[in-house]
Amino acid sequence: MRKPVIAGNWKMYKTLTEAKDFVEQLKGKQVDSSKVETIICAPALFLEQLVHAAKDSFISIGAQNMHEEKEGAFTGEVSGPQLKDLGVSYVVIGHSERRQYFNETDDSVNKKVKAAFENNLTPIICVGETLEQREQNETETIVSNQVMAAIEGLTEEQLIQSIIAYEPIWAIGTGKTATADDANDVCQAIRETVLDSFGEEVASSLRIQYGGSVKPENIEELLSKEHIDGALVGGASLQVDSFVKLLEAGENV
Ligand SMILES: O=C(CO)COP(=O)(O)O
Repeated sequence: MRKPVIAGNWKMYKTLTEAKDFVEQLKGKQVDSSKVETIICAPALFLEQLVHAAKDSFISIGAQNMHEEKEGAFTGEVSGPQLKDLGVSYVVIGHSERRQYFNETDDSVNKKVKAAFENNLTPIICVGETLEQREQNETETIVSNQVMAAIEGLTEEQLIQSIIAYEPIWAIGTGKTATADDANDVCQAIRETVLDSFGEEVASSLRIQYGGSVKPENIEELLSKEHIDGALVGGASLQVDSFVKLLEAGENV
């Protein structure tokens, strides 16, 4: 069975003081890491201190982006070796906000995914369609193409380790969630895409999260679906109480 993975994506929220306080409070909660994997993807500024705060706990720390080059004259960017050196374990790659506001493309996403593996970072690879694409019934084609582009050139072992997050853009931060059945259908299409190219073992091991207005009220139904193995959560990951409820739902799958 695939272990559920619940990841908070804090985006550009929280100060360092608030972030450390959150991790200290969360550490005090009883969460069974054999049943659910817990990740917090925080602003790059806080990663070092959060890795330290989360040491020897059930919490893993992730970044929200990285540059594909290992070093160079890229003002304001953060590299894989820099993240790895801080003790970061995960990195979100290709979030729709980065595709939309920072010109990330399928090609740059693929380069970043490969750079993540070169630095022993596990990528959380984000894909998802716009409302217009959904209304034109293009969702599965768009999402499958994004997945194929992102994972091009990966080994089977790398893909098994990867996490894919299906986040319909129209559901992010809007309060609109895809129905659990719709989300499951797209996650199934992603798994079938992987099956066609990489075979049964990889496809059945790959963990696929849903993201987009996930909250304590809807997570149980989402996680009850066959192809949804966790959630990538924005708003509801910012408060300890609601995040813990999401983790509890993960433990109880
Ligand atoms: O973008 C998201 C997580 O990466 C989803 O954000 P919300 O949970 O706030 O809709």
